[in-house]
Amino acid sequence: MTLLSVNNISKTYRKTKKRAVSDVSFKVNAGDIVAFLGPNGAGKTTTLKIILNLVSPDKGSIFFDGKDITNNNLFLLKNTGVLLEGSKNMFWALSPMENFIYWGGQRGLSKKEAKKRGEELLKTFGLLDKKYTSITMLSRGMQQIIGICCAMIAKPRLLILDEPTLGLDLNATQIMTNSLRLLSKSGVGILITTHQLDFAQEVANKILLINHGKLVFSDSVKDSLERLNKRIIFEVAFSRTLTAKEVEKLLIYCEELKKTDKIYRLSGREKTKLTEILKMLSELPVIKIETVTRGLDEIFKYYIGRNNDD
Ligand SMILES: Nc1ncnc2c1ncn2[C@@H]1O[C@H](COP(=O)(O)OP(=O)(O)OP(=O)(O)O)[C@@H](O)[C@H]1O
Repeated sequence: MTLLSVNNISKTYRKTKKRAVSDVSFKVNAGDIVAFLGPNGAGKTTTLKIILNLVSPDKGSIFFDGKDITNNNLFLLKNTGVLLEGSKNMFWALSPMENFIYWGGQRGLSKKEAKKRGEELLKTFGLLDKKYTSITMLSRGMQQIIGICCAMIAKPRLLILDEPTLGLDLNATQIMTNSLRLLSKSGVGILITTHQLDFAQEVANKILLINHGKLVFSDSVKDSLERLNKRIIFEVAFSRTLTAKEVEKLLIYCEELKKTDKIYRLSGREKTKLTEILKMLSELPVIKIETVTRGLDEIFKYYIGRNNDD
């Protein structure tokens, strides 16, 4: 069931005349975790702001549950949990519990309901002992998690998280991954922007890749990884530089993807059997061989042309 439908949205900021988003369309279904990826300035935040009616699109529409909500943030506020720009959606001098009571109240929860839900969330994230500690006294990662708890307080059907793992250590990121999975299993649709490709690959079932305001890639994570890893890829280290004849032999069975002196990254040619490759390698001075599994970073590099975070 489609929860959120973004239809052909475009936005040019008047001040800078910069086309931030250009004809972007995608859907978030109930239970989806969609990772929205792209380099700095690609148009992710602008897209989220258009969805949340904080910025008006020049063109296009936003549908929630089949209803046009392009100019209706009340409907969205009721059904959506949002965390924009890290952990700034809280009263910092107050404790997590006081924040939950306030933000739950804004979403129609009684004090009792907000406390109960808040406790459940703190337990999930392993932060129950911090329920009465002022937010300012918590670590950056903890503050980030409390921000997400505030966004989740009224059990929203759609959760929009801008960089949810910013400032989180490995353990907190893993807790976040597990919690988002649990939420998606209960039917919540989740849209996340992130620069952390390994987190995206681990948590999401769909990815969207945006560059210069345009959606350049959109697919299920499983299908794209299966396609990427269809052919066997491996890295072989040789004890010496290969002769031209040996390289020629190698390239009968394998395609060269990368080479650094005595190390070759190779992929088996189509229809070549693994046994043929192994036989050929057994006649060469191999000292190390490793299979390579390709991840979302390869898709990112292919479509964006450089690594993220630069
Ligand atoms: N309020 C604004 N006024 C003018 N230009 C803006 C405004 N907000 C964003 N932009 C420009 O629009 C483009 C898209 O920015 P946006 O913040 O949507 O990208 P982003 O993908 O979220 O980037 P980041 O990963 O750095 O957060 C950028 O060129 C940015 O400079």
